[in-house]
Amino acid sequence: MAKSPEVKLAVFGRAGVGKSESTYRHQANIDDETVSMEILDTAGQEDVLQKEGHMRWGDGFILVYDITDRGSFEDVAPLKGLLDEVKRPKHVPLVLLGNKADLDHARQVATEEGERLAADMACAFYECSACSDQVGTGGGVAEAFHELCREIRRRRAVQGKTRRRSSTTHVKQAINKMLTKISS
Ligand SMILES: Nc1nc2c(ncn2[C@@H]2O[C@H](COP(=O)(O)OP(=O)(O)OP(=O)(O)O)[C@@H](O)[C@H]2O)c(=O)[nH]1
Repeated sequence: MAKSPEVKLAVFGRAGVGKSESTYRHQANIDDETVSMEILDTAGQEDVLQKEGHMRWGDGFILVYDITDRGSFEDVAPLKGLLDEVKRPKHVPLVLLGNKADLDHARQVATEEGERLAADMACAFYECSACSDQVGTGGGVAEAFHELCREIRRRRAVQGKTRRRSSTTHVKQAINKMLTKISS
């Protein structure tokens, strides 16, 4: 049986935004393929060195804020900045998640602000409620994880093609060199 692809996902965000609640599923069927996710729920309080280590580890990232906590939203851009410093090339697979959408009466961050930030970071955006998403129904949180896995898969496919193309190029160059030597 084919080994299911594995992706390493790290979830970042200020303490209390609901990261733990967001990390309930470890294996999922995405577009008819079973994907194993190793999900790292980072602690909101970790220092820069720990964050950098976790950023180097991950294939894809979920940046979570709490729609009722503006400060947690303001933490997102610096996190993305750190990701850009740590990961080369830049623009890693990323999803922005506005959690606690069930608490609309206490909202401090408008949906449009989340959409705008996601557009700036060139990533997908979801508002959801980790608490009220029912496990197994594929609510907003699950959809965010799935989209991140799809993005990782798309990029792996492109990287695979690039690698194949470049090795073909190397073979062609070697043959050309040999032919040049023979004819000279
Ligand atoms: N109303 C509501 N509460 C939520 C939601 N998600 C999480 N919570 C609550 O928010 C609190 C913090 O959630 P955690 O998942 O522990 O937060 P965290 O981001 O993992 O926090 P750290 O581990 O300290 O970084 C808990 O009391 C959760 O029950 C949500 O979608 N809606």
